Amino acid sequence: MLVGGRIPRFLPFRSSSSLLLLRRREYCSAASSESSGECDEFLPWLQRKAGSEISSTLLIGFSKFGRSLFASKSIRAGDCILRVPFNVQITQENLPPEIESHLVSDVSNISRVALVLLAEKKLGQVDSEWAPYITSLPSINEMHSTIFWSEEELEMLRGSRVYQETMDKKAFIENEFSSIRPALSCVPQIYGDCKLVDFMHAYSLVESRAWRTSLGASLVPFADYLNHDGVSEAVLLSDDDKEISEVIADRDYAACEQVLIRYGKFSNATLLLDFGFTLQCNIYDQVQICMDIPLGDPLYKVKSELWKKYSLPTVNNAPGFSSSGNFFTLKKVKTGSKKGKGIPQALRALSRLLSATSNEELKAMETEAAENDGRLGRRTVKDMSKEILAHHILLAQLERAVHSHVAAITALSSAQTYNDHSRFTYRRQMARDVLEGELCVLRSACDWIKNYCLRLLK
Ligand SMILES: C[S@@+](CC[C@H](N)C(=O)[O-])C[C@H]1O[C@@H](n2cnc3c(N)ncnc32)[C@H](O)[C@@H]1O
Repeated sequence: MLVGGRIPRFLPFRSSSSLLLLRRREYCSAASSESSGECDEFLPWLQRKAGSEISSTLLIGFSKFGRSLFASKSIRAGDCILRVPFNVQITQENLPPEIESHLVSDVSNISRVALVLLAEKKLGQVDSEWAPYITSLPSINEMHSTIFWSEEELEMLRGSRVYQETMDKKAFIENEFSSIRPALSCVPQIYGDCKLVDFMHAYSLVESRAWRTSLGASLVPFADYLNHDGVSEAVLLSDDDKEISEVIADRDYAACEQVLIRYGKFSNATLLLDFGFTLQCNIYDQVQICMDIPLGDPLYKVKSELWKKYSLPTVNNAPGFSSSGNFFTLKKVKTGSKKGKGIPQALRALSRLLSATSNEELKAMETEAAENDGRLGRRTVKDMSKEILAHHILLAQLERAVHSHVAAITALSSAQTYNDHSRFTYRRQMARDVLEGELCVLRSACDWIKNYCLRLLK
């Protein structure tokens, strides 16, 4: 069995925080008052198409997360709550054959599935065999990934790396569209006048709802109405032998309760960029900081060479994403933790390198690396004052990031709305969630370093 994953950037897979858990009565009213009409038709339609039962315990309704799945009766932990056969999943294999031969080979899997959605959308209600599914998908106005934010809205996130990641992703999608455009123009009968904005919409739909299966990115109708809870243990599983994707309940659910699964262990920055939402308390929050050897350092050249030679790449970039400089990902450091888990060892190593003031020191670091595991600056410096200096350099860098996050959060209150006020307020709250989550991580790292230095002095 393959554990499925959502497709986004860091390959998908959320929280029993108060934000997510509506009280039971709210679920019931949401489920019963709105699960009528189009929603009631959807599951029978999909079951007919699949030729098998998909779920006997879930029904479609609406919650504040949009379309949602609710328990139609009580569910026990370990019950299989849905089973969607591969034959009703949308993958690149559903791409119209007419376009396949015109596509350049390096078009991404997500783009290919986006092209399937665009072709089906163009076929419309009458001719598309997927019409009930396609028409249920959110419109571009209902999507909140930062790739759809205005410049003014994005400005709220300038203090976070998600700002640059948004720019990178927009550039990547634009580039994909440029590669695809010639192929689209060969089959105008299928795609009509498809614009970049249509492609971005389709791309983001796939990215926010497809799962990784052995068939590549797969849209799994019905299962993709499940919303995310970062602490849920339930994920979508795929069984290649039986050719089905299924979800096993990780806990008991009372009738009418919303059923949630975990998309992945995602930070708010990732949730916002790839899915268009955030959590108020996200245990997977992290922050990326950039630390470089200052150009004005008299030992700049030697330090740069040593760093290049003895360090490993610090951040893995997904295809289509680029970064320069040394980026490090920090996670929340537990108060009282001895080892400072959450602060990358490589970041502490770079700080030790930065604290060196002579060629002799650098030579000694290089010898130590060669005599041990080949990595530079991984050990506590024997000279305590040097070890403290190295950590003070790091602390200063983190405190700068703390100050810029505090300033960015303060500025949110005075941020101006230029158009749709409710959408702006929603997005501002999400920007706040990202920045506050990152601030919390940064503060935990600062506290740990201060305590570490105090311990050294004892
Ligand atoms: C796979 S779909 C789930 C079904 C979706 N609610 C719908 O209306 O189609 C993922 C989308 O649901 C929404 N979503 C899922 N979990 C959420 C959560 N915990 N909080 C807010 N929105 C959530 C986001 O819009 C996300 O992009």
